[in-house]
Amino acid sequence: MPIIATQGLTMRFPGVTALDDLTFAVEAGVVGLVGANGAGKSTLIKILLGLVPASAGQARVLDLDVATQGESIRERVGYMPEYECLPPDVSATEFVVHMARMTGLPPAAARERAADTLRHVGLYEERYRPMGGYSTGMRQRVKLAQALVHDPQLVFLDEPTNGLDPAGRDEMLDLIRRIGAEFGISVLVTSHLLGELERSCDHVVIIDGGRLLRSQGVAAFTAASGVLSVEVEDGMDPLGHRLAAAGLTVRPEGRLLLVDVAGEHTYDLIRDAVVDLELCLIRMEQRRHHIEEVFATPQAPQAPHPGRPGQAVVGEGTW
Ligand SMILES: Nc1ncnc2c1ncn2[C@@H]1O[C@H](COP(=O)(O)OP(=O)(O)OP(=O)(O)O)[C@@H](O)[C@H]1O
Repeated sequence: MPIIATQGLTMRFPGVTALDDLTFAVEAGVVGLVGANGAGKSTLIKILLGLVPASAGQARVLDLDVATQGESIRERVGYMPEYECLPPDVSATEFVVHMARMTGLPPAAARERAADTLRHVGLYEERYRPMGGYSTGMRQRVKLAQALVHDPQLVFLDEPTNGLDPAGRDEMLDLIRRIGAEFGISVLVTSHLLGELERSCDHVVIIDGGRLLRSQGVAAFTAASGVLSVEVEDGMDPLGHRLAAAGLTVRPEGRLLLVDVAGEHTYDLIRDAVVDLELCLIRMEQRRHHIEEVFATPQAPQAPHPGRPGQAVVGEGTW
């Protein structure tokens, strides 16, 4: 059963169509919803929570109808909003306990759940301090904790990495992965950065101007590219010449040699050349595509591409 399914979902505001005939279905797991600012992500989340009615079309969340069963959906789904909503003079514990009480938990259970959840998001030590003194990363974690405190089946996380520095982003993405893998809670996480969802999501839904661009498993985006990257300690040039002489297509990229895989024998040719030239092999690995390439090459996303978009392929020449 899909956790989320929409059919022809459309949302019109005066002068703007925020969602345009959107149809997709996703299974349980960690799902990324990606689109530029204004693509319609927050509008979709509000409709899926049953908070605002769509102009046309249908949607089901956990097999419940958003138009008529919004309350049941909100009992089972946690929501981390995009914008700051935390009272500065209240501690994380007080706030998360309060949110747990609002979901109907009795006081003792609410305190216990709040403590557990704050520990899971990494905020145990600081939980009694007023939130006004928290960093952006800590405030994002409190917002995440309040979304998880009633033990939902599914959480909607709206731009959880917004405002975080690179280390904070990495920590938040790891936490999102753990929510899915360790706690068994499905996740719909939005971002305007396609690349950052690659490592934390099982599936991504890409929207643009309220229309569906793609809905696909991440593994399909990041399929092997048919290119091997080879690194040796010294002797990149002789190895390149040797492999080219053996009929392989080889090009340099920084300290790496990129070799097109022409069949199983490609691996043998590289191994034998490394041994014959008495080189020290540091690594030899299959290159994978990155999901950003969907936007870099929208018409031909499957085409092999040796480098990441925006990352120059050094030395286009071959031997
Ligand atoms: N209540 C509203 N009234 C009028 N227009 C709205 C309303 N809510 C959203 N919009 C418009 O709908 C479009 C989609 O907005 P939405 O907030 O869903 O995008 P988003 O992908 O979440 O972007 P962001 O991350 O910047 O919030 C935008 O053009 C926005 O201006």
